[in-house]
Order: sequence, then C-alpha cells, then structure tokens
Amino acid sequence: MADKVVTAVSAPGKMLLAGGYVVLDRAYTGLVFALSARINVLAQEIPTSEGVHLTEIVVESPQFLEAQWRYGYHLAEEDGGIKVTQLQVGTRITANPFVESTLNYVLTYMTRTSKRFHKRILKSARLTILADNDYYSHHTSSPTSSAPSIGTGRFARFPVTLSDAHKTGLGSSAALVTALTAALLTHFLIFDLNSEDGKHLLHNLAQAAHCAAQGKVGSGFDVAAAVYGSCNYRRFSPSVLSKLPEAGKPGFATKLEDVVHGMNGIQWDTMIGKADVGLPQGVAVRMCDVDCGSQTVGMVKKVLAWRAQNPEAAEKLWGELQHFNEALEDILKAGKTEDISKAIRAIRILVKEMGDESDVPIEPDSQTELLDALEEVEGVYGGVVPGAGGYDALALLVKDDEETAQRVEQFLDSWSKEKGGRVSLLGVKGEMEGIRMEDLTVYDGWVR
Ligand SMILES: Nc1ncnc2c1ncn2[C@@H]1O[C@H](COP(=O)(O)OP(=O)(O)OP(=O)(O)O)[C@@H](O)[C@H]1O
Ligand SMILES: C[C@@](O)(CCOP(=O)(O)O)CC(=O)O
Repeated sequence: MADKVVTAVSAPGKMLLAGGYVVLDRAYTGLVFALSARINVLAQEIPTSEGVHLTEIVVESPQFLEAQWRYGYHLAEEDGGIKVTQLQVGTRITANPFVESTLNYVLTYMTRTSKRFHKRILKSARLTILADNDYYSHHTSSPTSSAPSIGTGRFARFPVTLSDAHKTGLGSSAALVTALTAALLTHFLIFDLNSEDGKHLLHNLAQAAHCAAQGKVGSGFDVAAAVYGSCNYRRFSPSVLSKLPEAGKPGFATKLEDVVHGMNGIQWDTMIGKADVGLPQGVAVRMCDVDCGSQTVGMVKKVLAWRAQNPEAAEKLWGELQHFNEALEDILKAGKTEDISKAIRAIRILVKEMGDESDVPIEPDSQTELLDALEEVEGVYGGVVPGAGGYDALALLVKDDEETAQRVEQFLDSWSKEKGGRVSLLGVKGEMEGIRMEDLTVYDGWVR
C-alpha cells in the first residue's frame, strides 16, 4: 500500500526593481525582490490497490479548468536520462513545457544520485500546484481574457483554463519550476533545502530546467529569487548551460549531473548578494497591475540589437545605470528613506533614455505619466517599471501602512476611470525569503 506522506514547498515570485536589460550581461547586476505571492507544490504518491503498480506522474493545478498533465516515463538510450511522455486526458492534450522540462531534469538527476540518498522509490507521484491569487488578474476587460475568480480563500478557483488566465508577470514559471524541483527532491531524496549546499544544487537544477523550457533567453534572476529570495544578482556565464544536450538525447544524464554539481569543467559563477539587499524600516515594495500585456522577448531582442550597433553609447549608458542602480540598493540597505525619491528619478531618466534610443517602450509615456502622478500621492516614495518594463506593471516603494495603501488604491481607481483601462494595487509585498518547506495546514481542503 502506498504511503500518504505529503511534502509541501513554496517558492516566491520576483520583481526586478533595478537592472532590467543590463543584468543580461554578467558585467552588471540586478536588484531583485522576492514577493509574498508564492507557488506551492505538494508531492505525494498516488495510492494504488494491492498488487497494482503505477508508473505515472500526475501534475495538476486544481485552481484552473482542464489543468491536469499526466506523464509516463522511460529511461532513454545512450545515457539520455529519464524522459517523460505526456498521456492524453479526456479528448484534449495541452502541453505544459515548464512542467515537462522540470520532470525530465529532476527525474534524470535522481537516477544519478547514490541510492543512499533515496528516501523512497519513485514509481508514481501526484504533484499539486497552488498559486497565490496575485499571479493572475481577477477581473476581465474582454470575454476571452481572464474571468472573475471564485472564492475568497488563499487560493482562488478560476473558471478558465491556464492559457486563458491573465498573468500579472510575477514570475510564475520560475517559481513553479523551482517549487516543483524542490518538492521532488525533498519528497524522494534525503535533501536539506535549508542548507547552503541544498540551495545551490536546487538553484543549478532549476536554472537548467527553466532555461531549457524557456529557450535560453533570460538572465535567470527569477529562478535565483525563487531559491534565495531578495538579492543582488549577477548572472552565470551562458557557457555553463550551453553544452547540455537536450533531455533524452545521448549524454544528457552525465552532463546534467556535471552541471548540477558544477564539476568536470563546469563552473557556476552566479553571484547572490543576500546581504546587499534591505529596506528602510516602514518602507514596503508594492506592485500595480496595469491590465495590458507586453512582449518581453521582442523588447529584449530590440534593446540588445541597439546595444550591439551602438557599443560606445550603450557602454556609457549601461555603466551609468549600474552606478545609479547600486546607489538605490545602498540607500535602501542603509535605511535612508529621504533619499529614495531622488535615486529612483535618476534611474528612470536613464531607463527612458535606453527605451528612446532603442525605440522600445520600456517606460512608455502612459507609464511615465502615471508614475509621476503616483509620486505626488502622500506616502509614495517613487516607482519604476520593473523588469523589462512595458505597459503591464509598476513597482512602488511606499510607506508601509494601511492609510498609504488606501490612498494609492483610491488614486488608481480614479485614474482608471479618468483614463480608461484598469490599474490596481496588487496585494503582494516584497519579502526576503526564498524557497521554504510548508506546513500542510496551509492547504486544508486542497490535499486529496
Ligand atoms: N498555476 C500553474 N500551474 C501550472 N503551470 C503554470 C502555472 N502558472 C504558470 N505555469 C506555467 O508557466 C507558464 C507561464 O510562464 P511565463 O514565463 O510565460 O510567465 P511568467 O513566468 O509568469 O511571466 P513573467 O516572466 O513575465 O513574470 C505557463 O504557460 C505554464 O506553463
Ligand atoms: C529584460 C530582463 O533583464 C528582465 C525581464 O524581467 P521581467 O520578466 O519583465 O520581470 C530579462 C532578464 O533579465 O531575464
């Protein structure tokens, strides 16, 4: 009889307050905050009747419609590792590349670990994903985007499929890959998530799986935040992952172990500055959802193309941005609340210049207008377009009290009415902690 042990972990979302684009080059760094919105993953065996052997992995997101992905798996030839194959559920088959990549990577890694470290044998598993409500917009402006959510609990039910849900851009895929990886590692292996070594290994494995699913485009700051929480982030050299074969292809398993353990010529050079990041007492990081999407990949390509064509101007701009980004980090760490507004304004001027030069709406005029107006609201120290920028989100540094939150909400309400569209203050706040084990009581009603 299968046991009923359930392991629960959660990983935070991310917000890149400073360092968008420059952080893609490891000569520069980013200031990333972890968010109180978390992706939770529960791992357990699937109970079977006596004599029945199941070798199936079921992953589900019970908050969404048609969100179940079932996989069989096999050992691929020529050291290709474990490869999963999606099984059909009902009449439709919808791929989830982030889930699939994570299973390929983690199951392969598990076959490479000494049996001494195995807590239980992997035959079947049910993995349940629960995302905090702020990852998705809860209102709709068109019948085809997200519909209002149901329920008032910590995890809302959405009457739509995941692909119809409207993301708020908090890094759901990175938090999901990291939490799924951690849940599998801690459920099936003797693995300490709280140790530095455990975090390092989790980071390497999750970066590799996320990068493969994403098509190797990002700097990896989102996975770093999911593991380590808020930090100053310097990316790893792209060469760390560039020689890893595709999952299932010859040599994948051995190479993956080298990558995860940083051995046989693989040297991780990621730098995580936890001690560099702080917030003045009484200051909170908040986010606004502006109901409108941006095409991050297209924007990144265009900015990098401009940089390649204008190396001298770009070098100067990147260097200045790094200088002012570090200044903001220092001000926040030193608790100098009175200097925040000025530091943010200096960054915004340079970000606007980056956008103008490369002809990319990094801080579009509509966001400039809104940020300028928000600065006038009592208790708001300043705000930026986080990450890649664009039309869909704002990050604010505000006085951490209810009155300020109410003033901001009222302001955004009247702004939305006046300008059309919908801008809202999300419930999330910046927080320091990364991956963590969770107590099962949090998931009452959701564990099967
Ligand atoms: N609750 C969930 N359950 C299952 N899969 C999810 C869930 N949330 C996100 N995903 C996976 O992550 C993908 C979204 O990843 P994507 O990188 O596009 O968004 P994001 O990480 O939230 O965005 P951003 O990088 O802009 O913050 C989904 O298509 C799905 O594969
Ligand atoms: C443009 C970039 O520097 C930041 C993208 O951030 P976001 O996905 O918009 O939060 C890309 C990256 O670092 O992966």
